[in-house]
Amino acid sequence: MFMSTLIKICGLAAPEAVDAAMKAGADLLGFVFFDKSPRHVSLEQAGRLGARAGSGAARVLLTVDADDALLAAAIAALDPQFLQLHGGETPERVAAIRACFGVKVIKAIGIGDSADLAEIGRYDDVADMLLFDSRPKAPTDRPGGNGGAFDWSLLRGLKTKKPWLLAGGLNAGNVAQALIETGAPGVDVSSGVESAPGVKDKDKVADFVARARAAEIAALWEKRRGTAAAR
Ligand SMILES: O=C(O)c1ccccc1NCC(=O)[C@H](O)[C@H](O)COP(=O)(O)O
Repeated sequence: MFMSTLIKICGLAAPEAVDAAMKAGADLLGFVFFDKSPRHVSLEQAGRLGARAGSGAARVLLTVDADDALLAAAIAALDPQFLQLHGGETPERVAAIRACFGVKVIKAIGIGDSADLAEIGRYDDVADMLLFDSRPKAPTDRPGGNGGAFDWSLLRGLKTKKPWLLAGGLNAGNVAQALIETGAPGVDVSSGVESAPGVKDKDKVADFVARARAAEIAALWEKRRGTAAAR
């Protein structure tokens, strides 16, 4: 069966950005609730932007090691379909958040080298979806949205129980290759569709989604060829 690639545009912080992502046909809209990010939205903004998105795409609330009070306030403001946990949340914390708030969880896992792949097994049973992002090379107070890619070949042959999104340094110029190389079920982008940190560019958003959609067929074809060659 042909499954369409999930496309998430993250870090939407203005009405025009939401409109651009919706118009382009994104499946998931990411709103960052983390005050060290240039894409941070206030509770009030989150409510307004979420309402603007309507029901055509799923709202994703991104937080980093947020406590329950912060999560409760942000969930009440945005009413998200997914929570994206982008910090050092343990598998136990992920399970507790899921149970407490009744919202599906996407757990971000930083990938820098093959040792990081061990993290995947720790979260595969407790999260609803996984997201593989570049692990920052040096300590930073911003664990994502940094615009750098990791070595996609690390994901070759990856088997997970849950769907996953490829993130980190994607843009319209490399998303097709990324999909073909990794066979990712979905992609996530932020910096690569911006004109400045936190400012989405509607043409880049449209181009990214169009190229990702066009690559779906090519990725499917590559997969079929690989399967046929292995027979
Ligand atoms: O976007 C941020 O500023 C951010 C801050 C803290 C944690 C995560 C953050 N973004 C995470 C995302 O979902 C990004 O889309 C993902 O990391 C890819 O980002 P990019 O490499 O800029 O496309």
